[in-house]
Amino acid sequence: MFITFEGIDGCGKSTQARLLFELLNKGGGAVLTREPGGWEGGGLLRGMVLDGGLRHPWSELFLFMLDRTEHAARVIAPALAEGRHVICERYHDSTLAYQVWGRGMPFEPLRDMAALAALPVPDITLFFKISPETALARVGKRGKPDSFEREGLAFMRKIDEGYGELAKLEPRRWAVIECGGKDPAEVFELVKSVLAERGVSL
Ligand SMILES: Nc1ncnc2c1ncn2[C@@H]1O[C@H](COP(=O)(O)OP(=O)(O)OP(=O)(O)O)[C@@H](O)[C@H]1O
Ligand SMILES: Cc1cn([C@H]2C[C@H](O)[C@@H](COP(=O)(O)O)O2)c(=O)[nH]c1=O
Repeated sequence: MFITFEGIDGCGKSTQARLLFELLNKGGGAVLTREPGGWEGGGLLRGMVLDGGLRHPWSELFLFMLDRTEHAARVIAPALAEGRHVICERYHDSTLAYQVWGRGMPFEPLRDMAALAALPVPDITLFFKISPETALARVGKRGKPDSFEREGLAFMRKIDEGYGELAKLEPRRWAVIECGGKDPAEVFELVKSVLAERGVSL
């Protein structure tokens, strides 16, 4: 299964992805990866985009698409071909939430890029929903914020709205995980319940 984890900065995706990986990787049956940067050479792209050095929204988009096509070719597709689960923190839906709702770029062309590039399609997308206020408070407790985290609350509210709309467009693929007021273990119980309902043997 190709399972993607989505949500605003600080929603808890990485925490949950690590828990699921530990559960599914018995016998090496899973791969844990992320975007941007989840492939050899991807670290350079990650640094470029998160340092805030790009000046044009299309530059940012092309960088994320370059990262994704290489990540898909080198990591995602081979793992799926071997019959392994792929757990991926952020994927094409992050481009739609952040570059469309966040940056105001056009939805249809950016949506269609995934099919044009013949990117693997996720089987399940988990949206970790939490208030932007709570998420940014968590981000604030960590180190230096990246260029997106520095955009602030109004930007994150737009991203959150975008995820909500994306989830409505494809309810069979998406599952909204309500994280408010729950500790990581409680959120993970929701994750396991959703995956079991969708036929993932845990
Ligand atoms: N359910 C939770 N309750 C309270 N704190 C949490 C919870 N889940 C994660 N955290 C904490 O919130 C912070 C962000 O968590 P995490 O890195 O998993 O989020 P993320 O969505 O991957 O963030 P980013 O997109 O910025 O990488 C971390 O300090 C983590 O320990
Ligand atoms: C894949 C992808 C990511 N982004 C943004 C979203 C986040 O703010 C950063 C990645 O940071 P994280 O700590 O790894 O979550 O990049 C984006 O704008 N578009 C994308 O396609």
